[in-house]
Amino acid sequence: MLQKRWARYAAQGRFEQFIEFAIAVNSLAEYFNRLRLPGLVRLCEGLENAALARLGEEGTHPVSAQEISMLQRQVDALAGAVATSRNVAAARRMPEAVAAPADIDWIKPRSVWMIAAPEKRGMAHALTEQLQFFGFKVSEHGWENDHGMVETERPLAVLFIPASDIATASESGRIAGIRAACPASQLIYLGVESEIEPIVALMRAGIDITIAAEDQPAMVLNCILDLVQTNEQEQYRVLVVEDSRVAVALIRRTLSQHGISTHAIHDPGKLLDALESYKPDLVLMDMYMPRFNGVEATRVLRQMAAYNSLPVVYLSGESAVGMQVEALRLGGDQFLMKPFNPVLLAAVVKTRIERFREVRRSTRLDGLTGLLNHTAAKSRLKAMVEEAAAATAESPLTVAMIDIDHFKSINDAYGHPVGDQVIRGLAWLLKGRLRSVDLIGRYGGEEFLVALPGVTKDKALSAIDRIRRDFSGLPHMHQGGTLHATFSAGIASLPEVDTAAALTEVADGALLQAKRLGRNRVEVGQDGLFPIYSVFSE
Ligand SMILES: Nc1nc2c(ncn2[C@@H]2O[C@H](COP(=O)(O)OP(=O)(O)OP(=O)(O)O)[C@@H](O)[C@H]2O)c(=O)[nH]1
Repeated sequence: MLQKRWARYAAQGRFEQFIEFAIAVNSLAEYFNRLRLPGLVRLCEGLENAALARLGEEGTHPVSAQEISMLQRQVDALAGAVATSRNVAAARRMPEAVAAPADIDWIKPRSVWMIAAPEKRGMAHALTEQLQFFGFKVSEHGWENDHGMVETERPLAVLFIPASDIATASESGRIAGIRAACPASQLIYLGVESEIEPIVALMRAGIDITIAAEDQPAMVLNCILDLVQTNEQEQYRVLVVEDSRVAVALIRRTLSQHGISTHAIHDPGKLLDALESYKPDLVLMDMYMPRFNGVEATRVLRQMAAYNSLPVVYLSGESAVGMQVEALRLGGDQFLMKPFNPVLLAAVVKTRIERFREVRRSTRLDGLTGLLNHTAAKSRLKAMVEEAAAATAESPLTVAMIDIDHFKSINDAYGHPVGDQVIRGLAWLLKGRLRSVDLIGRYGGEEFLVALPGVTKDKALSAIDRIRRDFSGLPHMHQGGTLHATFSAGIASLPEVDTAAALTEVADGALLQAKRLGRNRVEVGQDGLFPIYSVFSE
């Protein structure tokens, strides 16, 4: 798709074709971002910046022959990087090197290269053991050049473990060589000081993530497990408040080209109803409308708790700077002039929404594990129960409450940081073993809530029991070696238990029963049977 759009522009040189090309580069960058392929994102962004710098306006196209050949080189470099990074099996199905995002069937490798200094071999082995436990194929290498490596399949991630905190010139050269050979892999550097200069130098060499000495090795596992989860996102939603039907049509067309969903209202009096029913991530607000203007409507939103941080972008022909400043002071986030530049409009909308979602996300996630926190997990479970109830065919849903055994003694014997690592280990094991549609939340200190839509009680029992067995074999590192922990779990299912509150209560009762029966086991609860056990205590 991208190559086709570029070829069309290179042959005919029309401004709209250049915009289409810039949009295709941007959506490819987003696609790689969702797949967490940072090297490819960087190449796309380089090409996108080069394209935007030459966007200009209608009269400046076609751009010069020199600029065309410069862009052509970047398009070719991107196509080459995509071709070398793609899984071989997928490549056979895909004749075109840079295809439309929807056509790319990307199969992520699960291999990791570990490049460790000889004095850090001990740490490298311990990390290898943990990564292998989570199903990764790890190959250990030294810092010296190893030409055989690039012949093998490109890895998901490369871990660099240097002898000291500061990278030498030859180490930087080695990093740059691997960056060039593996554009889609995540390059992680362990053991850097938390100072900006060495981190900038490593990033220039091609490192994506640096991990401070005191954070490893727990963070390494976290980074790599996050990589295999694709970042599936809900479509962005924009509410357009605009009385001109022509302007609405133009805005909707531009945003839909970027995969953004829109809903338009022509009367600002309907704003609150539209916000309630459509739940947008951003409002595009016209300044002048009948009855009251956009600034007044925004002021109303800003004094309502539910909408006080919702991004509002004004779109108006108002060119007086004083008026624009006043509009921003009264609650707007940004001001765009009409007629709008479609590339700028889409970029503003997307970046505002990304930040808004990031902030919203951070209030819903637990800091230690990255899982949903108690409140978010409860509300997600409620929504899942409602979805299951609304489904036409009867749809099962099983809930599990999981609690680490004798956790207090782990803390007492090895200290809180090791206890934290055990909690994270279980979180990652759950993330690695369950599906992306499943709910995994940290319900309390060492207690987790899991909900498996479409899964019957029996199937859930065997899945959770398998995770229980795996968890008991997971080594957790501490100063003097490794320790093993276990968990107990209780499960309850729809339709026997029919509300979110009852599901957690019954699963909790079954969990208590599992603890009473000796721990390191999974028990099934039934409505009306297990709450009785909640009166027992050890
Ligand atoms: N390290 C660490 N400890 C925590 C965290 N949250 C809670 N805890 C500790 O977890 C322990 C939970 O202990 P208890 O509820 O008594 O139960 P237990 O020792 O796990 O025993 P059983 O559940 O009966 O098997 C308490 O000592 C809490 O201080 C956390 O985020 N990190």
